[in-house]
Amino acid sequence: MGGRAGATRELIVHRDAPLLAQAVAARLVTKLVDVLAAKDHAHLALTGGSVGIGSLAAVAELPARVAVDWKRVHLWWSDERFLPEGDPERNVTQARRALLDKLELDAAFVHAMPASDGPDGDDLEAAAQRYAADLARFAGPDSDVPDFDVELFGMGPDGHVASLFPEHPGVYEEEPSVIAVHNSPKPPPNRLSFTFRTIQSAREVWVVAAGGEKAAAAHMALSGGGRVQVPAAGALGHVRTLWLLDRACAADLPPGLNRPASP
Ligand SMILES: O=C1O[C@H](COP(=O)(O)O)[C@@H](O)[C@H](O)[C@H]1O
Repeated sequence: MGGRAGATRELIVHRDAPLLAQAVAARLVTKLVDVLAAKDHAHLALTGGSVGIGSLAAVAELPARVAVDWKRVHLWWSDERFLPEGDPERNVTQARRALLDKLELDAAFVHAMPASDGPDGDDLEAAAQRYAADLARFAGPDSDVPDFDVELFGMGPDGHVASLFPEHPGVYEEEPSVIAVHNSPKPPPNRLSFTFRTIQSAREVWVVAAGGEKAAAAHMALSGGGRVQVPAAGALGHVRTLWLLDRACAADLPPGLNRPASP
């Protein structure tokens, strides 16, 4: 499968959404064990959405999760719904309930995106700059963002990833690492999001999606669609890009791309 220079796009298809979430969870735990065996800290960017949160819930059920030294994992979010702290629609709230509250984490390494009642109030631009500054504090050499080991992305039926929506202004942003998203086509209207530049800085990008309503977007993204029309096409890691789908989401893909992995 094609990708930008240095990246390959691999596809693995699981039977259904619950099995997909379990497979993503197992893969994530193994990846973090490997990363932490090689260096002091891991940087992981989480996503919201059905499979994203479902995968975190599956990690919580996985006995092998205790093999990860979670205190050495930096958790970031690739997008957030700009709502008050604790709002059930916030990606971080859902992540806490699904998994984070059950882990021994270093609170200083849990980098939630600002809330609308946070230090910048409802100033979305200031919140984006605040998060960009937090990313920069942990940046790798020659970068303004951490050296992400993995960034996870759900995908919407319209092909959006993070809060980058088709033809929406965010897909044209290159300079900042994080942007304020106004008038999001999907509620809530105010959001924060990584830009493509920050997405593509990751070593590994994993796109996780399930359901027949996303089959057309998966087909477009994996068959040469452009990232302006189908932002998931721009979800590329510089070492590896992995698409983890269920059968319904992979239903429209050309047979050559489709590699079933689950019985
Ligand atoms: O709003 C969002 O949607 C996407 C996809 O969500 P899904 O429920 O269709 O899987 C998600 O990845 C993103 O983080 C979230 O803010």
